[in-house]
Amino acid sequence: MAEIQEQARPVAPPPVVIDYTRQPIVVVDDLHIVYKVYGAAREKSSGATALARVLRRKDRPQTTTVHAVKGVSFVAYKGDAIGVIGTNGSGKSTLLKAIAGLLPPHTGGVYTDGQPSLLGVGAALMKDLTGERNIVLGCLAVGMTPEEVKAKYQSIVQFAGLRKGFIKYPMRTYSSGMGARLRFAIASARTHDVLLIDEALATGDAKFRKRSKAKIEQLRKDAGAVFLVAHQLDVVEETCNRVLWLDDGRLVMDGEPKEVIAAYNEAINK
Ligand SMILES: Nc1ncnc2c1ncn2[C@@H]1O[C@H](COP(=O)(O)OP(=O)(O)OP(=O)(O)O)[C@@H](O)[C@H]1O
Repeated sequence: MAEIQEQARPVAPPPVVIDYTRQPIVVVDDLHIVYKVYGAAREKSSGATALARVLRRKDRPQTTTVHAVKGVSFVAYKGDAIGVIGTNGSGKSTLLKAIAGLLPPHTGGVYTDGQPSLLGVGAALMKDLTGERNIVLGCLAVGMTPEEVKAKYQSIVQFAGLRKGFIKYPMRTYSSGMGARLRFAIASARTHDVLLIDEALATGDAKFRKRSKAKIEQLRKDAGAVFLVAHQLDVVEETCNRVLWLDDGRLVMDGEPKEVIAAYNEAINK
């Protein structure tokens, strides 16, 4: 296991407290995520050092570690829509990937009641296939049956609201906003136990954001919990009932959107 470079962990974090009057859906307990980066930290190159590096690498490739999430703990309950905010590199996407089960904890744990689904900016739709084909494949990929796909197809097309005719064009001809709309329309066509949305709404226009907000509200009611990573704080404030603020991998604040966003704005404008 990679060694955590971060030394300073002076006090043990408080244990997560679960409110059993509500239904916990995600429990994140003192989570640490460490990336191992191979081939980093090279010395300056000359012929001799390059040869030495090649020889040395044969049995000991140079690695370094990035401690991206540092002791984060919280509980998400059924019906929560949680915004995750923070500056670039603060660990938001890493946290979402860990909740989705795509990154193993270095230490600590993530427990989810049900299946998490991560909808990222790069969610796997096929650029050379038409919107139509991508809807079918995307729906099957998020676990819908062919019958469900048939039944939901029209509403997905309608929700995505692409310009006329575009649904029959290959996705490589779509703008990034159009692609994001289609991804969100597909992912939100079924209910999810835990839906993780990473910047997917960022490129949508105001009208689409309004529709997305209504959709997320519906998903919150039908499903478990929704997590939303976004740099647009107004989107987070409009859409979420709770906000987590991460800074340098640590959870700085967890609370009411207005309160957390105000504190975050104050910190970044200092
Ligand atoms: N695959 C990776 N390998 C190594 N380090 C990574 C990897 N992905 C992210 N990191 C590092 O982990 C830290 C947190 O990155 P992360 O992408 O989670 O931040 P973020 O808050 O989502 O950033 P942004 O707002 O820019 O999307 C950063 O220091 C980043 O460089």
